[in-house]
Amino acid sequence: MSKSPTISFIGAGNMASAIIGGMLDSGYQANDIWVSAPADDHLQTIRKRFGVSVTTDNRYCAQQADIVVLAVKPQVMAEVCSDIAPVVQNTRPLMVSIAAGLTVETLDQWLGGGMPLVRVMPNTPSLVGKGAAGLFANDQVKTDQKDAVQSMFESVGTALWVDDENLLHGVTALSGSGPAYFFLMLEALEEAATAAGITPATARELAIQTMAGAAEMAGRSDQDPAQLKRNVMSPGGTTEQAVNTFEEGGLRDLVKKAYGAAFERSRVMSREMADKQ
Ligand SMILES: NC(=O)C1=CN([C@@H]2O[C@H](COP(=O)(O)OP(=O)(O)OC[C@H]3O[C@@H](n4cnc5c(N)ncnc54)[C@H](O)[C@@H]3O)[C@@H](O)[C@H]2O)C=CC1
Ligand SMILES: O=C(O)[C@@H]1CCC=N1
Repeated sequence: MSKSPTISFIGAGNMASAIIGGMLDSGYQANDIWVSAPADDHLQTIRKRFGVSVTTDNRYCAQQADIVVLAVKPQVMAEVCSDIAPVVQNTRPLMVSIAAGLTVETLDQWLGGGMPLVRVMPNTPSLVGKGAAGLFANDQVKTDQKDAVQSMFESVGTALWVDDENLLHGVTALSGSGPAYFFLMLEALEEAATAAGITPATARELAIQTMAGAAEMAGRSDQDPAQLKRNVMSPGGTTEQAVNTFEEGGLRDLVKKAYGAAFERSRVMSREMADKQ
């Protein structure tokens, strides 16, 4: 793919918006991007916000593309794929799915077989260029296509390949769902600080800056998170009290349990969807 590829998104929701917003910020051109969805407010919102081309016709959208990104909910994916199958079997773009729990084998069957397919598990911070995505390619994908999809997801954050598709369950439970875990932590910290008399606005600003600062520091430091944590814990001080409270309350087990629940849901979705047709 020497010229900049035309990229069509089928689906105009949270994740498509996050990826498109990040891509445009990093230099992709709006006139290389098409988006389709049913005639609803999502489509018009995305057109006004990003200046991309939109259509309610999935087949027409797919037909424009070198890369088709399937960005609909897993539950409607079978219908969407069988609708665009005759078009993509003819034009043979690279197909990219961002859906949780849908294997390349299932998607390929729905698309009529023999398609080059990349499965990506991205996350919503792509919108601010801080996404984290895991990628897996099937055997039909050529090196230049792999490079094109890697560039696309690197333009919105970190993009790492896995060589076993099953590992994407673990990526989904880590970075796909992960932003929600940290938003939950922000909510809880804000609630606690507000109850202690700090204004909600101040509590939010301090909590967000603390989370962003800790993440940045963990990324740059050669010390591991356990040591960085110890560096904050003065003996006999305040942090020790809080950290001990988290440990005694079983935070680690709870995190394992929550991670496991997301992981298992991804596996169940794969099995259910494989049985669908
Ligand atoms: N939200 C997230 O944090 C993440 C979502 N994903 C995956 O991304 C996919 C999309 O998720 P969201 O953007 O959150 O969902 P969403 O509900 O925000 O967006 C879905 C979009 O699909 C459109 N749509 C519905 N039926 C359609 C059809 N027949 N043809 C074309 N478009 C249709 C809707 O109008 C909407 O614009 C899912 O498969 C999900 O597993 C993956 C990683 C993270
Ligand atoms: O909750 C979900 O199923 C999707 C996949 C990862 C994040 N959101």
